[in-house]
Amino acid sequence: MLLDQTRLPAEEAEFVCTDVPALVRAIRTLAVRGAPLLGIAGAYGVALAAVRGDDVAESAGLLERARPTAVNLGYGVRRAAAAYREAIGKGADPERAAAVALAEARALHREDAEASGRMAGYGLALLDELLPGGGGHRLLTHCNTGALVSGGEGTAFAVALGAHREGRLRRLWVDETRPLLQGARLTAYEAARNGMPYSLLTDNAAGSLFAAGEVDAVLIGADRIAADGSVANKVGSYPLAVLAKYHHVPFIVVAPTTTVDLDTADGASIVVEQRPGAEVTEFTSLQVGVVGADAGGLLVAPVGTTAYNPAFDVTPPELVTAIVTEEGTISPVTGVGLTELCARSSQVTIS
Ligand SMILES: CSC[C@H]1O[C@H](OP(=O)(O)O)[C@H](O)[C@@H]1O
Repeated sequence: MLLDQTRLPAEEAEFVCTDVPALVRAIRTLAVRGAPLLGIAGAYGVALAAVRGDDVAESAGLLERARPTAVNLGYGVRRAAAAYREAIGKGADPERAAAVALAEARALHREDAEASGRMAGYGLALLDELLPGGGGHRLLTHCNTGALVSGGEGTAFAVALGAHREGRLRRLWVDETRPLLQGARLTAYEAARNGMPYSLLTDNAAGSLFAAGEVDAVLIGADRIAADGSVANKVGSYPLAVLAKYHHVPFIVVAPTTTVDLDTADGASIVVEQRPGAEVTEFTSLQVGVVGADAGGLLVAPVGTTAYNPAFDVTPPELVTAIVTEEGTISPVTGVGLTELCARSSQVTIS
């Protein structure tokens, strides 16, 4: 059972994926989205294929290719597929091997929930260090990084939620995050559900908030962190990093070690997903959660308008103040700390 995130916040619509092609469609349309959740869903997708008796290797390939940037997807898929192959190799029948793949998916789900709690703790400690003094923090976040993308309470959002619970959140500034409005539709939804003091802003209004001295720190998630500390995240993250640097505001990335990809050397090597221009030039089915089902196809620009629509951008390490993981926090200017953090991780290595 999955929650269709394209229908939020208008409705909490659940759906059942009965085969891998349906799950691939859900991932591609962002009904299921967010790096850690993509890894969890990918692992469950492999188990689904195994239970159905489908070709597990072929299904794993379809899932891995569903979206290219979030490294977690490939990790979750390969981890469950490796567990299945190992069980078969040890003589298990397909039914037993399917159960092993499902157990691996459940383990990843559980580990991500635990990682979310630990990241919140490390993130709050970092805010204490970087933002001394009382009065509460004014935190700006981009896209959506809460429970909707996680086995737990999320990544960057979980830090803001922790600050709120401790009475230390003065304001959560929520970027709407065009074109698919993950901030307006999903982060605002999660902040409201948690009773957090939040305000929505258009992405292009962020600069004036920094200029007014209204932002104490930026908290964002990540989809892939390269070995040099470059961070791929929702498009619009890089401009926030430049603004933060110019205004001497901490720019903090919060992500589990499953988002770190030491096999990708640097930001230039990260594949950035290019999405359909229609998501920019009109309201598509992916935004119905905010514009209503009958608005699909509502034009934002003249018919025939072409659009540039990268789903992510890449922030270089020199613009990142710190990367918070479940294994601790590093300043990636050196890039060295990531290898050490990943070495500490209980993350299963895939043979
Ligand atoms: C902490 S993972 C959430 C991450 O995923 C989002 O991308 P998408 O909505 O396209 O799946 C965005 O990059 C968030 O930072």
